[in-house]
Amino acid sequence: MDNKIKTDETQYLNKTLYAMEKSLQTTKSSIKSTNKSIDSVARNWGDVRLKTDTYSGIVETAASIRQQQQMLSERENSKTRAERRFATLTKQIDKPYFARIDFSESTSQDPEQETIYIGLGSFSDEKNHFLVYDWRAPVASIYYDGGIGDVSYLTPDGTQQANVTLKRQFQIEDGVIVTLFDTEEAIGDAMLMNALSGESSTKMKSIVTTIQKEQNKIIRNTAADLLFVQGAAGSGKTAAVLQRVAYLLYRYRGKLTSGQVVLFSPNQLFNDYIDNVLPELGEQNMVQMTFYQYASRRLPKINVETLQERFEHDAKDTTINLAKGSLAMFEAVTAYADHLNRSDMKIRSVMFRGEPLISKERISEIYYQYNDNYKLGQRLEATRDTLMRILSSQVGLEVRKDWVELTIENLSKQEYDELVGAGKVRIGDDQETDAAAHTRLAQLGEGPKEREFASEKAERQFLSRQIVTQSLRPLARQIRRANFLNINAQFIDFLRQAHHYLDLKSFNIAESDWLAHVEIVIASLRAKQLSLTDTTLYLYLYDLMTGKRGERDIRFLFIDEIQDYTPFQLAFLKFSFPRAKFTVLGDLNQAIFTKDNATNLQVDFSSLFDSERVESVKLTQTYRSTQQITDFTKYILRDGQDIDAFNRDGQKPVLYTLPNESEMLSKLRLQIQQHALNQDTTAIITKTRADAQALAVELGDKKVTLIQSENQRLAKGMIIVPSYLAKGLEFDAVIIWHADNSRYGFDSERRLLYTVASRAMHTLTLLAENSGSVLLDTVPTNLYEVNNG
Ligand SMILES: Nc1ncnc2c1ncn2[C@@H]1O[C@H](COP(=O)(O)OP(=O)(O)OP(=O)(O)O)[C@@H](O)[C@H]1O
Repeated sequence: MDNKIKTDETQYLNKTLYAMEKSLQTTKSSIKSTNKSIDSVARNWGDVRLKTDTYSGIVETAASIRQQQQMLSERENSKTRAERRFATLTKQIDKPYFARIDFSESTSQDPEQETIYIGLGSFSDEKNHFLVYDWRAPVASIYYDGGIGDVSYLTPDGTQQANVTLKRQFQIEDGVIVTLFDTEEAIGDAMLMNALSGESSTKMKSIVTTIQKEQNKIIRNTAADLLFVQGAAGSGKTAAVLQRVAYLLYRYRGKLTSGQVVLFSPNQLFNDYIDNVLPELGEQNMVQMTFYQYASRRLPKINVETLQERFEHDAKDTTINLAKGSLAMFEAVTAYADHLNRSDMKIRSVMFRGEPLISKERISEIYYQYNDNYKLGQRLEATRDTLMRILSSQVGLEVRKDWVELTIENLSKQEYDELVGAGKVRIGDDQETDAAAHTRLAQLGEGPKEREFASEKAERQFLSRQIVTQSLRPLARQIRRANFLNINAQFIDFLRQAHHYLDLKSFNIAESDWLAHVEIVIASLRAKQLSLTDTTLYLYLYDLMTGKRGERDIRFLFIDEIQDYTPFQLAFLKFSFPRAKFTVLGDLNQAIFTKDNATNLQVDFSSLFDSERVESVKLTQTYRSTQQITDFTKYILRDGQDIDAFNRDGQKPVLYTLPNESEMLSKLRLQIQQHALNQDTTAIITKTRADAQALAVELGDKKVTLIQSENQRLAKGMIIVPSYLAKGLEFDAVIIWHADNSRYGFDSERRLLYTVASRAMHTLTLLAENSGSVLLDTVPTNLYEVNNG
């Protein structure tokens, strides 16, 4: 590189660093001074005089307390802002930027050359000159999108043209330029190679400096209501989508918070794995959960099928599962719920002291007294109101009953005190209620207060009303929560009626088989167990019955590993987040739960959106694995031809065929030693949890962590993990345990084997008993080594 260029760039860097350092100092002192003024406001609390003798005194006291509170919260806010700025600047100052582009806006007559530097966040000096632009600024798109020459980029005002004359990339470490080079491509291969040959860790990293053109499309798309990202294993779907979250938070800053963005991830381990990316980009994490968590937290009394159960048991009843997970079933539930507007809503009596206080017949009458225009939600609302009125009118009737008299006779002193409201003024840590409490305290003084009654009759009247109101309170809560709707009975009724709403024949299911299956589901519901498929159906029916309108505050919803969802689940999510734009990522080749049924998913899900607002991006280039590993894994698939390996060199995968498990174990030990020497993160992937547990015992190596539940943390170093928990993760080295017919012997396990093998970045080893899996027959033999000793 030309010395002059290096000198000029060093100068620019130093100028930027100087300005940043200055700004850092200013921010530091502004944090200090806000801290001081917060202290002084806090001290002034002591000067607030409590004037409580007169009404105007109380008002004055309250006003002055409020003023103090306001001052305090303003200062706290500016302190938080300054602290955030300080944190960002501290991070920026190590690597202020990673790229530069020179361009002109080619439409103008006499184009003026502009130079911008691109970094993790923008930075401007005291005169408001931008020394660094945020990578998410519209103009920065040029850097990711094309090479030298004419390019266009999207701004909020429309498409803008530009002519790029220079693209320069930097590697800056601790404020010094380590390398810099000019490139004509979108992102130079050298930089990408550098990023990819690094070692994996238990945390995913951001790809901000090397985002590829196709990924940039995903990141900056704001038009689509449904953005479909289909891509091979390791093609950077997850990486791109996390950048997209950061982009959206920037693009809609002030209007969108991270709490309005939800990511559905395949399992909890994965949440742990991607946890650092957004904070690394200077943003807060979005809400992350698994579908299991989303569904099961709504049904605390039911054991919803776990990931492991789903993986290991769901294979049975596949035709029935297919029907239950279909869009046709979603529509069947919708139609069934609609008919509840006219009849058949299952209702329970509101019970009081073991007797129906409001009978189910009476509630049903109320429920269906409203005219046909009422929807289920409105019907419920109106019924609730009427029931609440009935409940309050019940107080007058109940007070005269014997049980009330008896309760009064048996009241202890403490119960009596509680009923008449004697007690102390309580001061907690809520400033606003405390202010009121202080005022009360000044008026009442400390200590318990006895309530005076004019007569014994008045006392009895008071007590009996209190007792009745208190006893009816749980009923009011039940009514508010719509407990009088019998969801379990309704769910069972739906299952028994489903064949009237769904064409079972189109799924090749005989009515008798369906009804037999329904009885199994009912028995398991009684035992408080539900599969994830049934849980979703149950929740959807419940939401329709209660007129739930979904979480309207959520604006962006991301679903990773969409191939493991049923169309029903996706439709349910669409229903549950009606105002969200969806970005869904998937690789049909990694459908390990839904298998062949995943194939129609894209069509099914798209049908729920306006077709004009559905976009799809396909990523075929893979980044995770070496060329040798990608070439090997893609042939495990029947149609993996259009997966392009990134040209990164490594060893061919090795298949060890060994005569028995004890030989396999010895080989495994050797492999472990080797990877430990290289300090590789290594996963020994078994098919099932039972295999993982057994292997951990046989191996008896304390340095190898057994991951058997998604709630564990991802351990550093070496792990044993069952296949379904390794989804979405990556490791320097992967060892597949029992890569033979005993575990991967059927065509239906092809995708599973592909998913597992594609977790490897640098080294892939397969250990097989006797001979390798029949599924490897599709892989050309020159793509891997076979070793039998
Ligand atoms: N543009 C890029 N620059 C640098 N690294 C990248 C880029 N895109 C992807 N990667 C890296 O490639 C690896 C695979 O990416 P990622 O996990 O996002 O793929 P994926 O498509 O979600 O894979 P899978 O479907 O197997 O879970 C990660 O280590 C990621 O950091």
